[in-house]
Amino acid sequence: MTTLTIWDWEVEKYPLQVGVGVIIGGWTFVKLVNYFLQRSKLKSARVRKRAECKQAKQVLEDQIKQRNISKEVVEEITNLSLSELQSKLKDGTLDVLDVLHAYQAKALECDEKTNCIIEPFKEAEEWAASVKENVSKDSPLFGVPVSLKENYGVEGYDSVYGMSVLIGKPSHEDSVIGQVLRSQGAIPYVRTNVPQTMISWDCSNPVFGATKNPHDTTRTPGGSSGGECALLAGQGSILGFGSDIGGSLRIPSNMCGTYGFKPTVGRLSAKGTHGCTKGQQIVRAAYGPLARDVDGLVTAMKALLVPLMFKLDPTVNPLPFRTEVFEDNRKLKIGWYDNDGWFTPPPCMQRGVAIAKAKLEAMGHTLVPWKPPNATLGAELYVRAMFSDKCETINEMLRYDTLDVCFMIQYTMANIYWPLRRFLVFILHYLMPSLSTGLKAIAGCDSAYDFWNLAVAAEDYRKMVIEDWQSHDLDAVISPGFGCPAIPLKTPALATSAVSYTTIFNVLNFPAGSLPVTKVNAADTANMKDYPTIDLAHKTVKKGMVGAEGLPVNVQCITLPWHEEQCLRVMKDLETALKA
Ligand SMILES: CCCCCC/C=C\CCCCCCCC(=O)NCCO
Repeated sequence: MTTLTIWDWEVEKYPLQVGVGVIIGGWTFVKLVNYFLQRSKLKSARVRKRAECKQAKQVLEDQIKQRNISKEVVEEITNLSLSELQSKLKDGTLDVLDVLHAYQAKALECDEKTNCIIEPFKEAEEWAASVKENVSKDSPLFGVPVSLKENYGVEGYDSVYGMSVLIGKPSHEDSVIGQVLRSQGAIPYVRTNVPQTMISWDCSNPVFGATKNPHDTTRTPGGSSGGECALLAGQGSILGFGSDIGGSLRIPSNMCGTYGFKPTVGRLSAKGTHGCTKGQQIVRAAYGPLARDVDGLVTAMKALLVPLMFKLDPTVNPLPFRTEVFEDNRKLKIGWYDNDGWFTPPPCMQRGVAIAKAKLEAMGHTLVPWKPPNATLGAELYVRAMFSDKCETINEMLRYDTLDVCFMIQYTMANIYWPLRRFLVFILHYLMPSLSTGLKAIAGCDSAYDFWNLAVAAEDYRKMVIEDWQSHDLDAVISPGFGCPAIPLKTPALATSAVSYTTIFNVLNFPAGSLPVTKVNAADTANMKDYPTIDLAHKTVKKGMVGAEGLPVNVQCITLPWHEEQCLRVMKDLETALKA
């Protein structure tokens, strides 16, 4: 009888070791094969999806060529403001189909420059014809083309948000916002790009690539509604819709110089939208409009706050748009701050607030210094809530996927092995305190008990800030639009702490809007020499400010929950004063 040997082992002598070895080896082999098979399946899905979307754009491009619509007409139509467009559609000076065709052409032109569109809606022509036939010309959005962020469910279309595992899983119904928009005469015509997971303020993913800023294509358009804002800034959309759980309506508005509005959660419906944090109920996503002026935001809010939305989604607050509050001209007491004490914004952002303050004062409002107390706690609560599941939901979805650079830092920080995390938290506490706080918070919750305590802490924080706000008798607050203007592509993940300017109003669930007030100038960049470089985020912003002249700078206007109309009124006052 021959002896079976593995290397120089006689197998019969060590049956247990060999058995265990075979099992472990076999299991590892099966796991490895499965891993590579799954990865290659996802890679093929990405290639297929990209090709499908490219093909859909090509089909539209060919149709546009056949239509022979002149460049001048496209420019003439897409340069109209929303109110001008509405009146020309209403009085019949412009035809619904011509407007749609002009926006389709302009959108493809923007896409060429910034990669902001995922795909056009093939049904847009059909929807336009149905609007002409069935919707009254008096409807607020009669014939207005609208763009939708990719996470708005549309029957028959996938919402992928950069996660390959979601390819080929189309929505079975339209989002409620989409349904109400169409009932009001709007025509969805394109869907726009987002960052992988949408928990990032950059805008790239392994499925559709990176969207670029139209003001400087080497820079980020912001995220996560980055595709929307790049399209709006390039005049390829007149009205868009996005979502915001940490600033995604306001951050890209700040980077692209557009207008965004985040209502209180529950003022507009979330039904039929998608995202990977749906199970996390401490900080919830708000859905809202993006536009090229304040009137655009107001028109959208008015068009959506109607009985049909309250019927399709009875979970929203059935509060129609209060025009009397928006049009009220009582002088207001407005708080202002230009540094939240957690992240120092560069001088251009502080100058933006100073301009807004001076303009509002000149209109007769009273401006007083005020900032949300304990912004560090606000930032900590935000990160803990967002990663309270220890990143498991996202880990599961990304298991076999390619990780995009925009989410790499968050992913790595969330998945650090706990002894190393404890060690780093301890060391960084003395070297880079904000990074230490972030690293501790991103570990999430250890138990349901821990999660309940987090919910209580968030509630207490809201109570404390509201009491402080009320003790100052404030009607509204203005702040920097974000922690910095647009910085180079792929660098936002290194400067995540800059999100404290927007995330705090998600933790607080206050309505907040963003509007452009100025542009970075040479003095702003020269003043960067004294900018602190205390940690990676500040260093990244300092480096990113080189060559930033000409980029948009926004401010935020904020009010207490359910005071959307008052927030929009302050935005409108500021816009009027800036344009005067
Ligand atoms: C030192 C600080 C560590 C921070 C760790 C990073 C944690 C979170 C980054 C969040 C970025 C949020 C961007 C906006 C997300 C958003 O609003 N998405 C919309 C989804 O519908």
